[in-house]
Amino acid sequence: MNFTDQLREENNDIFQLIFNHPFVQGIGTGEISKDALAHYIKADFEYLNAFMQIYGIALSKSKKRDDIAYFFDQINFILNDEIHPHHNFCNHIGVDYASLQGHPLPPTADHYIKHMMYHAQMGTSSEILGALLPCPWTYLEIGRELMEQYNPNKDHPFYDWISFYASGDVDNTTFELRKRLDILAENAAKDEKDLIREAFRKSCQLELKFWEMAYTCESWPNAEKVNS
Ligand SMILES: Cc1ncc(C[n+]2csc(CCO)c2C)c(N)n1
Repeated sequence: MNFTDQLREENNDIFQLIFNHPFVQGIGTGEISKDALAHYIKADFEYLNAFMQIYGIALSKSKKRDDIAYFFDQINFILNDEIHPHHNFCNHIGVDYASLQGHPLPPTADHYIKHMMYHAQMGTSSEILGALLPCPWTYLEIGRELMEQYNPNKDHPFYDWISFYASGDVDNTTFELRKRLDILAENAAKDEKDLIREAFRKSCQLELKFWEMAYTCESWPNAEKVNS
């Protein structure tokens, strides 16, 4: 069994919690509140900005032309393609995409971004990949699970979202990240593998918490809220 297969197996508990989360199931049934969808897009727009910056850090640390091209293509993919699922949510709630951009990050999204930034700045190349991989991998599997469970047709309100993530593009992104991490892991010592394991699991946990953050419209505490 290769290293990323082991990671997937060790984190199956979190993957299952993600598939069963009420926000994710709400995408499948088509019943999810407008507030939760708007909260998700606000946080995810900023999350994707940070994700591109982290790919930029990974690119700057790459020596091989092939790796540079991969990170460059992924930044392009986020800029030009990852907006489609956001448009699907915006159209459904009848809100202009621009009005959901530039908002401060709620605590969980803030934590997730800083977790990835930490590994990008402080860790080895394989640690960065370990922290990034749950992002495409959990979404690819969510897309596939929802396709299988709900078999949506074009009339389903989230048909575009579900088919986007179940698509070959996200499969390819995941496959390429896994391939790179598996190669690096072959020569990694146990201590380094443990750090990758930790970074990967925490990103899976933060993926789960990101759904919960959107579902509960999580926000930072302040005196007004505490006293009300
Ligand atoms: C919280 C959060 N996690 C994952 C994704 C999905 N996603 C983000 S970037 C990317 C491509 C990676 O190269 C994918 C599949 C998301 N939108 N929001």
